[in-house]
Amino acid sequence: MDRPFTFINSAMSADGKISTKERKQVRISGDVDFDRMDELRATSDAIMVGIGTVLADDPSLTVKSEARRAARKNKGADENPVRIVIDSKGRTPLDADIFIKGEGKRVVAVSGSAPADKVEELQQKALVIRTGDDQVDLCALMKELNSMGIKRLMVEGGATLNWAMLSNGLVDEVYSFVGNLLIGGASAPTLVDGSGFAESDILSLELMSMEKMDEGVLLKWAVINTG
Ligand SMILES: NC(=O)c1ccc[n+]([C@@H]2O[C@H](COP(=O)([O-])OP(=O)(O)OC[C@H]3O[C@@H](n4cnc5c(N)ncnc54)[C@H](O)[C@@H]3O)[C@@H](O)[C@H]2O)c1
Ligand SMILES: Nc1nc(=O)c(N)c(NC[C@H](O)[C@H](O)[C@H](O)COP(=O)(O)O)[nH]1
Repeated sequence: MDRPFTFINSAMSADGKISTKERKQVRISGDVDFDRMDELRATSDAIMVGIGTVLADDPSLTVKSEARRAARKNKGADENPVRIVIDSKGRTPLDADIFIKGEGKRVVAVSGSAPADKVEELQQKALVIRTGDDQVDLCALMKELNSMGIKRLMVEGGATLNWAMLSNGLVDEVYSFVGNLLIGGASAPTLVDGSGFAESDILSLELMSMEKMDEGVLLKWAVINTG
């Protein structure tokens, strides 16, 4: 396989929403699930999010546990995994938390449609990888990440990036915490948005495990027939 082993980790409401219709973040996970997510971050080579998530949530994507950061350091790695933003048009704010908080490498993946002056500014903060004309070419990007030594990649959403990764056959497993709340709203982001699969292309999953966690349930799925 010339791409990293890749999993999506997400938290959704009982009706499948990952935030409100205003794209406002909701606390879906309990403490146990957040700690599990931290462990996943600490054991990944890189974490990837879409620009929509950066603009909506301004996440830092750092490992929160000091002990886990120290364990990474002991193994000769940076305290935090490589933080990657999928940002076709180079819209990542230069003061985003992803740049300000925590040590470690950052990658901003842009396309040919990103303005040259913004790309230059982003290059002061991150390694900028350019693929695709109008949108990031995720398949080409994954090959490049693999050749950089990224073998285990965590995708933390949002809805559009999840769709783009899944529909390009780039995801091996999906971990979904289902919380005890209903968010509603036809336009609220779900675990997988985008344009949706044609009936003949719908992805099949194999249930790997289910576990009661906090006030919800953690479902782990393997994606069948990834590329
Ligand atoms: N509950 C959770 O686990 C969780 C996790 C992450 C985000 N979220 C929520 O998700 C929402 C953001 O999701 P979203 O769908 O708006 O944005 P997103 O984070 O999925 O980013 C999507 C953007 O990525 C860009 N992009 C670049 N190249 C692309 C490509 N090849 N294919 C597709 N997109 C490409 C596009 O500009 C697109 O608009 C926020 O409300 C956030 O709070 C929830
Ligand atoms: N696992 C999870 N459970 C939730 O209940 C929730 N709202 C998110 N939302 C994901 C979102 O992208 C967050 O913004 C980052 O998880 C924040 O990451 P930081 O703390 O800034 O490192 N994720």
